[in-house]
Amino acid sequence: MFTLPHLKPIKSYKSIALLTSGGDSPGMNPAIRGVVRAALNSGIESVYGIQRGYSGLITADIHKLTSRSVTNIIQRGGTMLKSARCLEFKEPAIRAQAAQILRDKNIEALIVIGGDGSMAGAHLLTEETGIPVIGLPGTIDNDIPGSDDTIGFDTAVNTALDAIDKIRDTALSHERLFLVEVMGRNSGFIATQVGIACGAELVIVPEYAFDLHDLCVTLAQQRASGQGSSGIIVIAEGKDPGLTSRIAYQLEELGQDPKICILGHIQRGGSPSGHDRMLASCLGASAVHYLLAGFNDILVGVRQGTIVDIPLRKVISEKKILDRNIFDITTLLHK
Ligand SMILES: Nc1ncnc2c1ncn2[C@@H]1O[C@H](COP(=O)(O)OP(=O)(O)OP(=O)(O)O)[C@@H](O)[C@H]1O
Ligand SMILES: O=P(O)(O)OC[C@H]1O[C@](O)(CO)[C@@H](O)[C@@H]1O
Ligand SMILES: [Mg+2]
Repeated sequence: MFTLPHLKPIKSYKSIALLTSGGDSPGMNPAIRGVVRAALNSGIESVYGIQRGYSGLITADIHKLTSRSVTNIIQRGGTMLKSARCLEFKEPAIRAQAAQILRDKNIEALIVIGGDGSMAGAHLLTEETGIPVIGLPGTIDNDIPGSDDTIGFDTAVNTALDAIDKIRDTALSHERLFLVEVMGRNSGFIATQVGIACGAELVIVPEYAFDLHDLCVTLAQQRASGQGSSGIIVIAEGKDPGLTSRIAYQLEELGQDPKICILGHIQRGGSPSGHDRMLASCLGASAVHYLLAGFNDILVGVRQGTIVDIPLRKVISEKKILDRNIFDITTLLHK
């Protein structure tokens, strides 16, 4: 359960829009539902859905949503508004064009549901054009500074765990070592949580450096001495697309026969967990409450169970730290 702030409405908006941007995440749909229903039930006359993130904004692919439009989506993965990575939005002239499209349609404010990159776009849009913007953390990566949690993280972790529990069965039967790659190009939150929760022998994340050769020698020695009949190594994909294959290759050189399993986009799909539906619904409704309370240029996130506002400038200028003590639990518990 979350604690919601008491916010006094001091502003009135006739018309707002929302979009989902970056990698989709399970829970974006309940967040859309939360925003649309909270807005329409709080006196905002019109809510528009923008298709395909910032791509649909700059091509004016914008359609009115009603309370009925968001019926029966709370349990669905993906995003009914579709999502995209729109590189043109990094250009100030394109953002100015986007703002003009919103003004032409009398849309007075924008709610952006997405990851850290999407928040950078949202911040620049409001800073440069004055269009009020509220951000919601919608990413499986859980890498938004200032927010303990993001919409989709819990579901993605559980999806990976479901897969790894199955891999563990066959790993045990055949006394094999598996290298399981999970998502997280820049951050190891998924890998760390999944690694701890599946009882992984080792977790590799972009935040903490390791020596590839030493690591493989230790693993091979452990297995040669009979320690661990099966093994699960959880690896965050990181920036280097070949990392998992390189670890496998080194292990093969040392006489091991590791199997690779890349979970990939499976982690982005599926029905949102109860936790993510609750988080998304509360954040969606709260985004509207913050807007009506006169806030702008903020991300509405969650800290220690309380819904909070974080300036977008802070969100985009900091990096969320993966706590070393939590990461070290992975090695502490596997023996
Ligand atoms: N610096 C920036 N300036 C303007 N717009 C940006 C910037 N960075 C990202 N965006 C916009 O946000 C979109 C999504 O960003 P990005 O691809 O980083 O994903 P994200 O929102 O971080 O989500 P995830 O990491 O979960 O996939 C980009 O395609 C672009 O449209
Ligand atoms: O294949 P895509 O859509 O670029 O997504 C990959 C990236 O998106 C994320 O899954 C987050 O949505 C990252 O972990 C990953 O690096
Ligand atoms: Mg991101």
